[in-house]
Amino acid sequence: MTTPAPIAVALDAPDLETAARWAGLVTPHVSTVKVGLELYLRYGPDVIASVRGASGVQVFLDLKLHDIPNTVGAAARAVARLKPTYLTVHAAGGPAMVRAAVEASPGTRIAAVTLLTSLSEADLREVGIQGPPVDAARRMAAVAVGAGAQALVCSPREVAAVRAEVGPEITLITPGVRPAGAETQDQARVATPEHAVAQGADLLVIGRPITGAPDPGAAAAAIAAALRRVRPVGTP
Ligand SMILES: O=c1ccn([C@@H]2O[C@H](COP(=O)(O)O)[C@@H](O)[C@H]2O)c(=O)[nH]1
Repeated sequence: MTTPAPIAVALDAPDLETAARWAGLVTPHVSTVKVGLELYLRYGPDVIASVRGASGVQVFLDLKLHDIPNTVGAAARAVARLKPTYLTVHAAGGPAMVRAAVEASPGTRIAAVTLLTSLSEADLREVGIQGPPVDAARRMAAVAVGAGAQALVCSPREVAAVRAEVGPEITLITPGVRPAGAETQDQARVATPEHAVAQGADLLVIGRPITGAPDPGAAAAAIAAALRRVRPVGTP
């Protein structure tokens, strides 16, 4: 039995049965499953127990909270009883908002999303974020960590720079991961799983390349094996 790989499989499924089936297939190979807006808004808190099952897999609740501090703090308190390992907020909500989430979630690591991986440099310019995405990602990271965030979500292309900004104690989580040759779909700032780990990512979020495969369990196992070749289990 090998140690589960540092992968959070995004269970972006249209129904609970599919999500629970995917979770069952991938949990022998990965450390974490991720519940996002699609499942949570359709099924509510019960979805967490359904995907957690009896396996003890970590659950990452990706709600990307973004509102005034009072509202985000209350929302974070409302889901604290579900005991997710991670809960996401948008760093762009500012330091008081991130701090409100942290203070409301003693048993959960607040992960601040720096810049969505679906945004290209041109998209970012259009919404007023000038310059290379890595500069904005570093700024967002510094603000969120200064406000108490224990984890950050960033592109694998920016993970080394974000690490240099925030140091070794912060968990860096990278969506926008695509095996070599896979379609990027709606992701823009992407890299391979091997690149993400080599650049210092602690946890890779991977959805469709696994859940869209004919055998999600085998797809997860193959990516996990590729990661072990880059960073054998137990190495820092
Ligand atoms: O910047 C971000 C933040 C979160 N996500 C989420 O990760 C998964 C990625 O799924 P794929 O199928 O591997 O594209 C998805 O649930 C997003 O909501 C992100 O992609 N980028």
